Amino acid sequence: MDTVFIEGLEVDTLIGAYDWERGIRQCLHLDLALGWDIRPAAQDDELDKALDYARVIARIDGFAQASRFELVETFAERLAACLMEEFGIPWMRLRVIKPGVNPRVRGLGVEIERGCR
Ligand SMILES: Nc1nc2c(c(=O)[nH]1)N=C([C@H](O)[C@@H](O)CO)CN2
Repeated sequence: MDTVFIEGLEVDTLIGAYDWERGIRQCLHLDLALGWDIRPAAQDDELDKALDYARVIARIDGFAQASRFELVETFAERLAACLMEEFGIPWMRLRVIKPGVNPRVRGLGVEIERGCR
């Protein structure tokens, strides 16, 4: 299966399990690999047949704007379900990184893989 990928996307959202996090917005970094057969789009050189990464990013921004989860796990799970359903993506891998949480690490987070390749 081919993939369309988006690396290092920064999104702004309300996320966190602690009281002090419920009143601020924080940045998450996302890496996505989205399963897609790119051959029809490549054959006809036609955006309508491609998984349009600009539309995917716009949807992710809308999702992050509206979400208020405590855990990065929940953010990852719900975002993956949303993208797979709305864009007809059969398989995807999503890494959600919360930077700056601990000065001794660059980032913490989760990586999930959903669907069938
Ligand atoms: N597995 C997780 N552990 C923790 C999370 C999380 O989302 N998943 N979140 C926190 C806090 O919100 C922390 O990031 C605040 O700095 C702690 N552990």
